[in-house]
Amino acid sequence: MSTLLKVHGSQNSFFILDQTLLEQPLTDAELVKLTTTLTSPKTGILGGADGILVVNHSAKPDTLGKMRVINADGSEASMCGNGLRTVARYLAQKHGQDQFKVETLQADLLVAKKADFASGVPTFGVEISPVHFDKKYLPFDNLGADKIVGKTLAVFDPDEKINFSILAVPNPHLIGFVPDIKRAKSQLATLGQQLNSPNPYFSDGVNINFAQVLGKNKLFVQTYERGVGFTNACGTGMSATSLAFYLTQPENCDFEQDITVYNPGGMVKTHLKRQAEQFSIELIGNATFTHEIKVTEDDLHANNVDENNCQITETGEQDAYLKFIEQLN
Ligand SMILES: N[C@@H](CCC[C@H](N)C(=O)O)C(=O)O
Repeated sequence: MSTLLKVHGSQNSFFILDQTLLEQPLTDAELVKLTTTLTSPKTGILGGADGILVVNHSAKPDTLGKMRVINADGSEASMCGNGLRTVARYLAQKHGQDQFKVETLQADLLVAKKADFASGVPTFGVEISPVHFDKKYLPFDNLGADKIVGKTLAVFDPDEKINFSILAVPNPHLIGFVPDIKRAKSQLATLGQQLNSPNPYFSDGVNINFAQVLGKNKLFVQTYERGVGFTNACGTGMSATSLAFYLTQPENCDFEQDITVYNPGGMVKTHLKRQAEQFSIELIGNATFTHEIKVTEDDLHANNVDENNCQITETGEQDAYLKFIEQLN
C-alpha cells in the first residue's frame, strides 16, 4: 500500500505524494491525470484540494528532497509557499531533522521547524526566494514599464484607485492594495479570470493578490491563484504582498519586524530580508496534516483513487487548527 497525505497551510490544501516510496514513480502524464481527478470537488476524495505536492529524491547537496507543485488544473508551478511548509514538516519527520534545504524548480530553499503557533498547530518557516521585479522574469508585457512597483494600471482598474505591484518569487504575482477587500472581491474574480485566459499582459497567467492594510505590519490578503481560482490562502502571494507593502508604504511597515498576514483560511507571519539589493522573505505558518490515505500503487498509476478503494484515517489535527483560527478574531 502507498500513502497520500491530505495537508494544508492556512487551509490552502494539497495531497502530498512521496514518489521516493513508490516502486515506479508516476509519469508526468499520470501525475496530471491524478491531480485533476483528486483535486476536483466532484471527483476528488475529501472534497478535493488546490493541488498535489510531489516529493522526489534530490541529487543536490544539503537538500532532503525535491518538491514539485502541480496546480489543480494540471499545470506545474515553480513554487508554493504554503505547500513547502507541509513538505518541510513531512521531510523533517521522515529524516528526523529540524533545519535543511528542499530543492524546488528554481531554487534550493531553507526550511526550519518553528515554535508551534498554538497547541497542536505544527509550524514551519520557509524561504521564499529568488525575488525578481523585471518583466522578463514574470513574464509580463504591454504595461508601459519593465518594472511595476506601486503604480495605478488603468487597463486593470479603470478608476485608477488600486496601487499595483508585480513580483516573481519566483512564481508570478500581481498585487493590488484596496481600501476594502470584501467590496473588491468581484473585481478580483474578473481580473483573475481575464489574466488567466489568453491575454496580452501575462502570457503564462499570474496569481493575483488583493490586500487591505489593517494596521502597522498587518495585512489581509485574498488570492485568485493561477491554475486553481480562489484559494483560502497563497503563501508566495502573501510573501510577495508583504514585500510590496514595505516598498510602497514604508511608513506602515517596519522592515525589522514580522508582518502578520491574515487570509480567509487563517494567518501567517512573514519576515522580510535583504542582502545587498536582493530581497527574500521568510514565510512562517501552520503545516497541518488532516488525513492519511492508503491506496495501492497500481491504483495511483491508473488514476483510480476514490473513497471506495482507499482507506482514509483522520489525524485529528484539524480540530486544533480550527480552535487556533477561532481565537484569531
Ligand atoms: N498556493 C501556492 C502557490 C501555488 C502555485 C500557483 N498557483 C502558481 O501557479 O504559481 C502558495 O502557497 O504559494
